[in-house]
Amino acid sequence: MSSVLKKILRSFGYAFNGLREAVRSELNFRIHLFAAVLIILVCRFLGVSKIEWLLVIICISTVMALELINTAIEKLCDFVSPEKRPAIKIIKDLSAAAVLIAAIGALLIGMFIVLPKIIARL
Ligand SMILES: Nc1ncnc2c1ncn2[C@@H]1O[C@H](COP(=O)(O)OP(=O)(O)OP(=O)(O)O)[C@@H](O)[C@H]1O
Repeated sequence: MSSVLKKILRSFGYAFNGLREAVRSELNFRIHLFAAVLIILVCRFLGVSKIEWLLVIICISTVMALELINTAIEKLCDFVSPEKRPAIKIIKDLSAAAVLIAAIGALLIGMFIVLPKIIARL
């Protein structure tokens, strides 16, 4: 196996290790994962269009990726400064706000896609 391929596989290994760690130790990430599975099942049931699937995939991957970055920032903050500090509070709050914005966007898009289909079935 070429060294480039080995390097790529090793990088994937590190990334999957991060994913495993998030699933194992982060409740918020598990909640996002559960919500993602739920929305995928609902979308399958309602029969969403191709473009709607693309929007759902973008929303889920954006929220999950930001949640992972937020977790990494929190862990870095705790490592650098275990004691309470105003600057750390702002960094953590900003990082959490990024996830919140993405989650609100995902919720709105989800409602735009799902609600009309549910109403049409009533
Ligand atoms: N070292 C700190 N200094 C100042 N404020 C902090 C610090 N750590 C956490 N906070 C505040 O608490 C909020 C929640 O932080 P964080 O998500 O790290 O949870 P936690 O308080 O460490 O508890 P847990 O790890 O159980 O989630 C942050 O957004 C921030 O406002």
